[in-house]
Amino acid sequence: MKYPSKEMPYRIALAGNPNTGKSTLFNTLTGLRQHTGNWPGKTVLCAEGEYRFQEKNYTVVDLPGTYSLYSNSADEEVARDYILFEQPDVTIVVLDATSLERNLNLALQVLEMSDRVVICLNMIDEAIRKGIRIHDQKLSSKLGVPVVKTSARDGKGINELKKIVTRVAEGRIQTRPYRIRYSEKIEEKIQSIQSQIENIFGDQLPSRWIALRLLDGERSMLNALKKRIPKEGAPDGANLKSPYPVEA
Ligand SMILES: Nc1nc2c(ncn2[C@@H]2O[C@H](COP(=O)(O)OP(=O)(O)OP(=O)(O)O)[C@@H](O)[C@H]2O)c(=O)[nH]1
Ligand SMILES: [Mg+2]
Repeated sequence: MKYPSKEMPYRIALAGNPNTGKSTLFNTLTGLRQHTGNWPGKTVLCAEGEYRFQEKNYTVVDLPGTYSLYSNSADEEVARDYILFEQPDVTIVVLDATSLERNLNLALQVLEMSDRVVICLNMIDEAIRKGIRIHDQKLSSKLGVPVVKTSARDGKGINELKKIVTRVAEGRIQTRPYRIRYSEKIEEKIQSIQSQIENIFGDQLPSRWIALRLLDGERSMLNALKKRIPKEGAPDGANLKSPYPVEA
């Protein structure tokens, strides 16, 4: 698609558990034909497409479906690295409205990683059919980000989703993402690692999320960071260490 104006498009990422309708939503938004089907793990690479809405351009990235962003697999690392290092203007977390409890786990992780998040309660048609009622406003105020109900397969709620995404991208909706608070002892550790990360990377990266991953001994997180240490102004960079020994 050629952009009629010279302005940069907003970058939107679609994250979520496998089989929640991310690629269906991607196709609905962009008019492309990403592979969809009723089994998990179809999307393995990030597909990219575009749409235009209210005079603005958007690039959409369809991330692989994952249950977490803890880099247990290549898929999780792809999704994690995109949200963490590419820093999309908005991350849409696509949830299966019929299995919220399981799906919210990933949503909480994305909320730790970014301020600009929109929750998309997809498959709302299925939820209604099963008699599941979701108080979207209550969920929104608990999570601190907008919640939109959609049925991507038949295009319901898509316009509303686009409107909300626009407002978050433009900073017209101020979010207050829910962040889990840990015990005093752990919070102190988080603080101390956070300040080391900020010394090296400034405010470029979500230091709290990274501190939590390092506290968990996540070697892949450490390696991903080491690769991105800025050459100048980071004398301590090479000494970036996990606070605990990590298994090889
Ligand atoms: N009932 C209903 N089915 C949907 C909806 N959105 C998607 N689906 C169906 O759900 C199945 C999974 O959709 P996909 O778009 O492939 O899901 P995905 O999240 O991209 O899956 P992975 O790439 O494997 O992570 C397909 O059979 C879709 O037709 C919806 O809103 N309602
Ligand atoms: Mg997919």
